[in-house]
Amino acid sequence: MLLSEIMKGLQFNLKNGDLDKEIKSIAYDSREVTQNGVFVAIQGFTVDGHHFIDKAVELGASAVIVEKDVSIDDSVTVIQVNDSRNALAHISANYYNHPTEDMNLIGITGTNGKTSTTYFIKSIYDQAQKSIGLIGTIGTVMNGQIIQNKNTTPESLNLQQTFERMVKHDVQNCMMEVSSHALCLDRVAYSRFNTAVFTNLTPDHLELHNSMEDYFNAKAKLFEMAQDFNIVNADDTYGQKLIKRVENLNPTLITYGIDEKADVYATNIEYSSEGTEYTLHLPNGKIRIQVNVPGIINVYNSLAAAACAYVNDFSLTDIKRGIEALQNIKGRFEVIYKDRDNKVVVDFAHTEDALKKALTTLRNFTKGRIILVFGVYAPPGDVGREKRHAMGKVAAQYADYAVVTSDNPKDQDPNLILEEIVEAVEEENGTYKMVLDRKQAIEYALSISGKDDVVLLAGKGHETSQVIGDKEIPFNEKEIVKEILKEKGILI
Ligand SMILES: CC(=O)N[C@H]1[C@@H](OP(=O)(O)OP(=O)(O)OC[C@H]2O[C@@H](n3ccc(=O)[nH]c3=O)[C@H](O)[C@@H]2O)O[C@H](CO)[C@@H](O)[C@@H]1O[C@H](C)C(=O)N[C@@H](C)C(=O)N[C@H](CCC(=O)O)C(=O)O
Repeated sequence: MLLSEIMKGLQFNLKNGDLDKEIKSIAYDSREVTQNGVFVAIQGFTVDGHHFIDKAVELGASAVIVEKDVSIDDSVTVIQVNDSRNALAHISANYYNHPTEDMNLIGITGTNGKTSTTYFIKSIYDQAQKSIGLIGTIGTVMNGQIIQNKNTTPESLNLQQTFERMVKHDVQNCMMEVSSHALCLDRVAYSRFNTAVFTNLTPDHLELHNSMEDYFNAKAKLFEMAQDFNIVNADDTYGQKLIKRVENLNPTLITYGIDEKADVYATNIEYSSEGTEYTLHLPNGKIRIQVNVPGIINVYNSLAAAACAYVNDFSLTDIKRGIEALQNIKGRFEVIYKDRDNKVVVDFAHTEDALKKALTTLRNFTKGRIILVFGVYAPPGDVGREKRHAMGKVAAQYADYAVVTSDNPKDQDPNLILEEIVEAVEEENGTYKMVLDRKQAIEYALSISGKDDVVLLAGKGHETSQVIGDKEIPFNEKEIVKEILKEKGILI
């Protein structure tokens, strides 16, 4: 494609060279530049992409997009823009021919429930034998294959490339998780969303967003981008705020919640340890359904999915069939081992709110003790103390025993993280043990677990590695539990 076509519609300043050259690829990482490619230099959180321009030119970049003044070889076209990340999204959409215009794109945002909701929606499409692609925390799922992504919402270049592949393979529908990082960093800019879904908002990622207000504003952007429908949880405080903000926009607003005040709602809810039964009300009728993943959070997630399916013309019976077909979601309240005496549950809960919800759900169905194994991951920058305290308090208040351990300490001092969590556990008179090594922590929890007790491994969910210092080590909780139970002779 000609550079001039790639740049179409973008405001820029041509500092050197011309646009009349054939471009073979785009890269925002110098290490991925190929001959006759464009390199987009991004000022990142850790390094400045402008420092890698010489490397990119060495590898064959014939054009660079920059924010700053640079001096390089005259043969290279230099294009200056105000915002490189936005420019990357713009040229990626041009390069891949605006694939989202040829598909039905559903974006889902919120602090908790994004992944589970996408899986409920996928199950409704699958059961009705309609093709759907999925992009999210667990990876990109298309035609039965899973490809892992570095981020929940990939960078714009990777995203547009994925959309293009979906269109080429006749996947007409795509459901994706949209993180607040993605909205702030323009990863989804120039993508055309048909439907936007909001689950809930509780404190998280405050290292990037300075306040809850900032965090909310980032999420709200998605609802200004959607073309057809905005679907919002009316029972959430920030959902109510969002409803006020979007009710007069063009897309049709559909609300969901428990009891009659929303457009899509649940009544006569019956909870059990295996799941939940409720009557689903849609604007065109009602039906009794069984949700096979337990907890009130999954009543909300399935309601969001039902609302989404309703606006996409699925019948009540299709929706029921799809929701009921979903038996478990990887790393989301997943019972990874169960016998008469032992039960081990893995949940991705890594925020105060999600941990509280996981523990209260378990409490309703646990005769014995809840033994919680958890840590707190290190966000970029040293701003995790508040979160460590909040999570420590929840552990002390809602679990019977806490094994405080490492999550992803990254470059922070793992001992300090544990000490700060424990301060809060002690303030609430919780009983606990500190075990720095996560595998040993799981071993310990299993060793003290008795009849009717449940061990909850919180925080890592579907993840298969742990980041300690600058090393990413394999860490699959399902496999680790199996290994320990085998050593104890419980499993063969
Ligand atoms: C904090 C954050 O969001 N960081 C994202 C950001 O990285 P960055 O700005 O720090 O990049 P950097 O390392 O400073 O590098 C700057 C630029 O130099 C380039 N570079 C770097 C080295 C080199 O040799 N050559 C080179 O060209 C890099 O490719 C980059 O373009 O831009 C990168 C490219 O898009 C992202 O992969 C990266 O996500 C990191 C991995 C991350 O952990 N992000 C998390 C916080 C995140 O985004 N999470 C949300 C999910 C949250 C949730 O749902 O709970 C997500 O959507 O995943």
